[in-house]
Amino acid sequence: MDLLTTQKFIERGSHKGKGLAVFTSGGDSQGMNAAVRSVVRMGIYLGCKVYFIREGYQGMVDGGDNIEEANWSSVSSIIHKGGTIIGSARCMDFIKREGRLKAAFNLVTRGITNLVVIGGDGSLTGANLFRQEWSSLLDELLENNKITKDQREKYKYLHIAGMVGSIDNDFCGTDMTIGTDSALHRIIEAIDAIVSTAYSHQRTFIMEVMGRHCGYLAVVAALASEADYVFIPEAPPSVDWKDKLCDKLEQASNASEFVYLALVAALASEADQVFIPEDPVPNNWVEKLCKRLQQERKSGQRLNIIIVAEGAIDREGKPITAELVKKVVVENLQQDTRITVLGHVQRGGSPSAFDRILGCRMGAEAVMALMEATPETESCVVSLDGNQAVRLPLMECVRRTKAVSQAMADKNFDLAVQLRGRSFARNLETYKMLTRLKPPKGAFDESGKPSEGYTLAVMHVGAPACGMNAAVRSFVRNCIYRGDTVLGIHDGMEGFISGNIVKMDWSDVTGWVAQGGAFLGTKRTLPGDKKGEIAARIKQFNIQGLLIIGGFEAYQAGLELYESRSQFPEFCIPLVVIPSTISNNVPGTDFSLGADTALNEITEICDRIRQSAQGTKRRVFVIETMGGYCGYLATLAGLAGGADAAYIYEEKFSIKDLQQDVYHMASKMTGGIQRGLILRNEKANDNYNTEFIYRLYSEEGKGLFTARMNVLGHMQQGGSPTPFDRNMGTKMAAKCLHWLVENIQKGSANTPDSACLLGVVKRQYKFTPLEDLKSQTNFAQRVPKQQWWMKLRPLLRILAKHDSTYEEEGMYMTVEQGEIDSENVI
Ligand SMILES: Nc1ncnc2c1ncn2[C@@H]1O[C@H](COP(=O)(O)OP(=O)(O)OP(=O)(O)O)[C@@H](O)[C@H]1O
Ligand SMILES: O=P(O)(O)OC[C@H]1O[C@](O)(CO)[C@@H](O)[C@@H]1O
Ligand SMILES: [Mg+2]
Repeated sequence: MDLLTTQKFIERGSHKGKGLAVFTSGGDSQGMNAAVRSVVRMGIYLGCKVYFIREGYQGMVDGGDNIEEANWSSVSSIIHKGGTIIGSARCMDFIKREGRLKAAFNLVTRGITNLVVIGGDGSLTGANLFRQEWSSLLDELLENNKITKDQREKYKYLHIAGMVGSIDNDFCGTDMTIGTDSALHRIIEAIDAIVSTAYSHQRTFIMEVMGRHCGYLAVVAALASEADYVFIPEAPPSVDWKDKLCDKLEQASNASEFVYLALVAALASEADQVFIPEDPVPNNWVEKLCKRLQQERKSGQRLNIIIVAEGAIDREGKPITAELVKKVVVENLQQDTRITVLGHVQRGGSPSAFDRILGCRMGAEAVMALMEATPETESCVVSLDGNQAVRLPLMECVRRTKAVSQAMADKNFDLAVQLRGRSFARNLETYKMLTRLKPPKGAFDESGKPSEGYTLAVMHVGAPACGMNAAVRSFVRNCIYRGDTVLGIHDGMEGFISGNIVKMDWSDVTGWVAQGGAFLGTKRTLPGDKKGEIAARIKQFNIQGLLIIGGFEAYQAGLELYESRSQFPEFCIPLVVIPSTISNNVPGTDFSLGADTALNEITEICDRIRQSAQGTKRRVFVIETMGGYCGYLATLAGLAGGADAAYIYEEKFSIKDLQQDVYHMASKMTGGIQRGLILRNEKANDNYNTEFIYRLYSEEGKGLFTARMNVLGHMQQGGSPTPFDRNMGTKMAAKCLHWLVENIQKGSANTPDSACLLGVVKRQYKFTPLEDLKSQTNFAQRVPKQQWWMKLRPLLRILAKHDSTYEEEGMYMTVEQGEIDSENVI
């Protein structure tokens, strides 16, 4: 099937009179409010009568005041709040047919036949059953004279669109559920905080994370936190671990310095162990765990982090609890050990930018899916596949999700992991690869010398961005693990030219994953007329492959070296760029490293700025964001912050547009709205600058609202990298190394496909030749000619009550189609 979407534009009021209800069910999750807001506003935009059903299925069963019509302002000022303003519940009544019968009655009597359910695997399973039974429920209501024949006929079709709102990420068919990213934020914040106290006391910490029977949170948290070990339900260990433990401890103490390094090099994740349900650790897990912890302490590491998913089990199905792991560590290693159970903290707090945007996008798509449903259309789940909005058949997703539970009950853990989906499997695989105790066969000869042993170099070009350090760390450790020599080129091209090039060791990058900035140093300087000196350094240091991590300048620098290959044969080495800039303005990728952190920084600051006006009578904030000529940050922060407008260079605006927006703001203020948020990209327009817009709003708002201006500046670049940036940096660097080695083995690199940029393109990772990217680049403004996120701008306008035409995103897809090309899954 051609998975390309055909553009479809939807006008205001195009589905007048339809009844639509939204509810949240199961454990709450951050981002549910954004989804509810989007459903309500999109529904109203299309002309529907929109209802809230409060307290999940319980409200549907109980009816009464629980089902209430919503209006535009019922969802004002909620996008930044955790939880769900319409309440959620676990409802025993709905599990029984009797309860579902009452629910059907309450819907029919209000003319609701379109349902948006936001919940986890249980809620969607319930929705699927409800839809299957709908016809028989109506028959029973008719038989009991609860509804009329007319009602039976008029409401005979129930349409359901589901959105997965759960921190657990345990529903098949979706890469990310609403709330998972925020829960990861909470977990990573907690682990980062624990690290400093663990370091001070040389302690081992065992962190128990949520996720019920799913190990997703545990695995990704381990990848992003450098945890040493993870226990997940999906991968239990087997039973004979105690004997093997002692054997291995012996072996480890006899290991030579080199073998030790190689072994430790395998532990690229600073989480020492992760225990998850889907992939129980092998029988000898105790042995392996203790060996690893001991080795790390011997090498000077002052702390260990072990992550245990709450549902972790061993291969016999017995629970592996934090207490059990503590006992093992204390009895075998006598390490000072503490347990931290994160609990409901993980479900709390403000939603991350990603979850807010996901909620906005999926909410609008769910409404569209319902409006377009015919009697034959299957119920669907709207979700993100990579960066692509998709609609998947609900029934098939439920079937798959149940199959995971069955596979785990059958102790068929390989199948369980496979059924969890591509993203889960890829994360687990990466984690395992990074924490392997032994190098792969073939990497070393019998004497312990590396059998290949290439010399590879890594450097930055451009401004610092969060995630750069995680990428370097992953690259360094993967290289050492393979038996390669890895060189760090300091301070960009200037360091390259002057020979500031240093061999990097395993411990040089310890703790880097959690740190913002760029420890290697970075400069914007391009090779320019110093290519001769660079070529000489490549020769001097025998560099066989080069990784450049940076922004638009990194792409340009790579291109310059590539284009000078005929003049300098030294540049005929494989060269790869990882896009890394907060601006997200590099061609060949939907996302660059660091952009997610910056987006979260801006979103949080906007929340705080808005809060500062509490108690003040109506106020409008005009906020300037970075990004060069690229409007990504302004647009996405606008969507995440529920902004009224976002002015960017890519979408021209005139004084008339500004005027209209000011009047629009004034009318919203008259209608009861208290605060306005206007974002402006730093280079949106030379003349209509931030000061101008601020003055315009100040002048025109006189008597109605006041205005304030904030230029966010460099605080956008800083902070601690988000889980997304840490994870993406780690995975991309591992992929780049693999690509470099493959290309070195091909022989002399003189073709375009030996100088590439690794990007995230729609649903997958993709290496694109730098040469091919030239035609996609606007070099004058330093932005890609096509930018995927431009399609989100109409949604931003609609959610802010402006007139706009909605461009539909979603495409129908089967779960199988989502599984294709698992090699390059994000
Ligand atoms: N098999 C089912 N049949 C009918 N209703 C169900 C079924 N499973 C779950 N539900 C309904 O959905 C509600 C929520 O389910 P559950 O408690 O499993 O949470 P969830 O939606 O999986 O969310 P989370 O796992 O994030 O907490 C249940 O309380 C029940 O009302
Ligand atoms: O909030 P409750 O009812 O204590 O349930 C906790 C469960 O809910 C979740 O937070 C979400 O499903 C799980 O991770 C956890 O097992
Ligand atoms: Mg669940």
